[in-house]
Amino acid sequence: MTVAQLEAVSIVRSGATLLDSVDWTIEEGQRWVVIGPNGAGKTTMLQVLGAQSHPTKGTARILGERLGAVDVFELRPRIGVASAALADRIPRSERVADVVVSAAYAVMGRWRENYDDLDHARAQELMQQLRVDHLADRTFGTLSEGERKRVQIARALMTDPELLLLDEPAAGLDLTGRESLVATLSDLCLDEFAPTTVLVTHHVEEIPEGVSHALLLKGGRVVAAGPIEAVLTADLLSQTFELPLAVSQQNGRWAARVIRG
Ligand SMILES: Nc1ncnc2c1ncn2[C@@H]1O[C@H](COP(=O)(O)OP(=O)(O)OP(=O)(O)O)[C@@H](O)[C@H]1O
Repeated sequence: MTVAQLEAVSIVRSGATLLDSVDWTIEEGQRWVVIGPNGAGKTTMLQVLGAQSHPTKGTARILGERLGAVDVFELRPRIGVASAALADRIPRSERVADVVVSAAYAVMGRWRENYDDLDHARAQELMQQLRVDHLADRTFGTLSEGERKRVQIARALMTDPELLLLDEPAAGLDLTGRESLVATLSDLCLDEFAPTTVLVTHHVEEIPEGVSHALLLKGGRVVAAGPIEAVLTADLLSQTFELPLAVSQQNGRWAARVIRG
């Protein structure tokens, strides 16, 4: 099944072209990373995939539905999103277990809602998978940045989404936090039952093992898209970041450094 298909998608805001004629097909089970410098349009791209933004031009089909012709309020619950913008909306006083379970009803804050045992069991399972079950009774505001990222991902998975979108999951983490989160994301990417995933990052070092495909974005345009080995080449990455880069891969992890002439 095709999970997302973008055809000649452009997004224009206040006269600025944020995405410029983007073609992209995401098939079920694929794990994509979107890489590009600041301002390349990565977050804008995730907003299209998350049915939060409509193309100004072109067509976007997400989970079989064409944006502009579908009720986005029915489509959005089928998509799990973890991003800094969403994290900002989580009340700091909310219990971690409630942050996760409340996603079952697509609400922020669990007041008014009744949750059944199945939801609580699912939330518990996800907190274990993301290794935050020991924090279940803490409030969100007391967590470290790395712990918050994990809780957000557990929350994003709570509705059993068909598509999981992660916007810079490792941003702001120290080396220990980054490596530990990347290891958890690797487990997720290598799990055949995990949803189709798209992860955005600036850094090739943050790509988890198990990511199968890459899309390079620069100035709103796709530089290259396809199987990761074919796309994360020194030549294409250098073009994307406008730097002479050397790229290496070891044990499923990637690294890039500038070549000094
Ligand atoms: N409403 C808007 N009007 C005009 N320009 C905008 C608007 N929203 C975003 N932009 C610009 O569009 C470009 C793409 O933004 P976007 O946030 O998608 O990039 P990004 O690749 O996610 O960047 P970063 O890595 O810095 O988060 C940026 O140059 C941004 O300033």
